Amino acid sequence: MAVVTRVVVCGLGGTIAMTAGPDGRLAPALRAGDLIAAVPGLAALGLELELLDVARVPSASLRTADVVGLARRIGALLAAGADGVVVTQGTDTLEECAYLLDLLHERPEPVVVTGAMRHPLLAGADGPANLLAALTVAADPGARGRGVLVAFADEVHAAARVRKAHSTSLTAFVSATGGPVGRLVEGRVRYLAGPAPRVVLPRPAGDGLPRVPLIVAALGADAPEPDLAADGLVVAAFGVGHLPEWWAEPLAELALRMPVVLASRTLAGPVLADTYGYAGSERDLLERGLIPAGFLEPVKARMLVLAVLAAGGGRAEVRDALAVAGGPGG
Ligand SMILES: NC(=O)C[C@H](N)C(=O)O
Repeated sequence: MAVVTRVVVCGLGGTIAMTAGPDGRLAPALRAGDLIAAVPGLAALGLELELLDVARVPSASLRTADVVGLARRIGALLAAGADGVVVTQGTDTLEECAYLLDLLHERPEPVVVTGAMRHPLLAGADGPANLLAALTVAADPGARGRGVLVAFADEVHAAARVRKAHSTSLTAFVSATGGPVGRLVEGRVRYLAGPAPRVVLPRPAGDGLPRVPLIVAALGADAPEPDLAADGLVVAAFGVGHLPEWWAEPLAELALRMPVVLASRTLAGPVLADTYGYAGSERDLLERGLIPAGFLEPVKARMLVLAVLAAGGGRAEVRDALAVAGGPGG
């Protein structure tokens, strides 16, 4: 008897789901069923599909609580027997959503996130091809145990590394560290790298999530005001982890109260610990208690801090998690 692969498609909205309303304005109103109906060649995959309309919003308006809620639903769907899940969403915050889902995904079944750069009314809309690619990956036994993946423009990326690197290109998604982990070639998935070490955390039970602001260093900028209501902080610093010298003391004071993570605003390469010693250098900041993000990009470090704190962890657990997630292969 042929084995049927059951894949659930969860629609969140985004450009892939855009359609024109009565006033002619585009809004992400298409349902998961509409997206599936637009995919040529789907029948050849022989999948049993379940369709879930989770939200129909631009991804800029998704909240972390929405993503945590989706992670809970995905856990339940997989526990109930689904073989894989595809999430369709807007691309603007796709890298953060995919990584938060990855941090909260403890099972081996594939979860694959995709979207589109050209909406369905344009010539050469990429949504159907991206969705077909995502379904192909979700049904592929080789995708098991790799955590959450992103399928886009016939490339497969690890959620921990992928980033939207262009505002309009069809190939907007890149993995600066390590490159894509796979490619779709003539409808099959070819993997270029094995599964990397991942951090997996318990799914938060309630809706009240920790507050973790992200601040980006800029030439001559004032030191950040201490935000006493925050639970943690991520700083996107210059280069390998440098900040204006007048930021060092205020951040050191904050680091006594909450995890303060030092990431790089270059979005590629690591935060290093050992080069220079001047006030505001990475070495100085780490000696003052900031925690290095390694290769993990600022927006993803923020998701990690949020998930660690939501799981009841503190500075030590953030440090331990970043030692794994911030590694070159992590
Ligand atoms: N390409 C996109 O999906 C952008 C879109 N506006 C979003 O929801 O993120």
